[in-house]
Amino acid sequence: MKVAIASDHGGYELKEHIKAVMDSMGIEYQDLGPNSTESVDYPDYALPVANKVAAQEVDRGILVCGTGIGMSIAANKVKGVRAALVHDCYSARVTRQHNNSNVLCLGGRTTGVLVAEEIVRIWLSEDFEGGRHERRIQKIEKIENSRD
Ligand SMILES: O=C(CO)[C@H](O)[C@H](O)[C@H](O)COP(=O)(O)O
Repeated sequence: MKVAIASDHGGYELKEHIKAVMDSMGIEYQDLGPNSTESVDYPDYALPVANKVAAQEVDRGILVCGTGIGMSIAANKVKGVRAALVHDCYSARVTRQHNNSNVLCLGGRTTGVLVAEEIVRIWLSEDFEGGRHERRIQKIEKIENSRD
């Protein structure tokens, strides 16, 4: 599995922890920045990750800002992206099983490091269940396609 990861300044430190988790899991990733805690604008980092996921250049994306909210709003503007803002392990599991989410958004100022690390491990390991959930995702895609 290939992952693209990025943050803003509010998510930078958690991004570094998440990279260590992916190293320990043997997961290949591209860090699309930033490289410091200098203030930046989250849409500038959400878009490259979302585009790579939508273009299937990577399998998944992970985005971290202060709350994860700005990143999730921005990433979900890109067709084909299903970005999930997650704060707990149950949601991490279900958003893979039910939503087939392809981008995980986390808050560096709202979610503790240990919980975030567990969320990432679960989210990267769980599979989509298909079945009735496939029908619902097709309905989301229909909404996207109606706006071309
Ligand atoms: O988009 C956000 C809010 O939903 C993120 O938390 C940002 O990281 C935050 O807005 C950045 O705020 P700052 O005051 O510029 O550090």
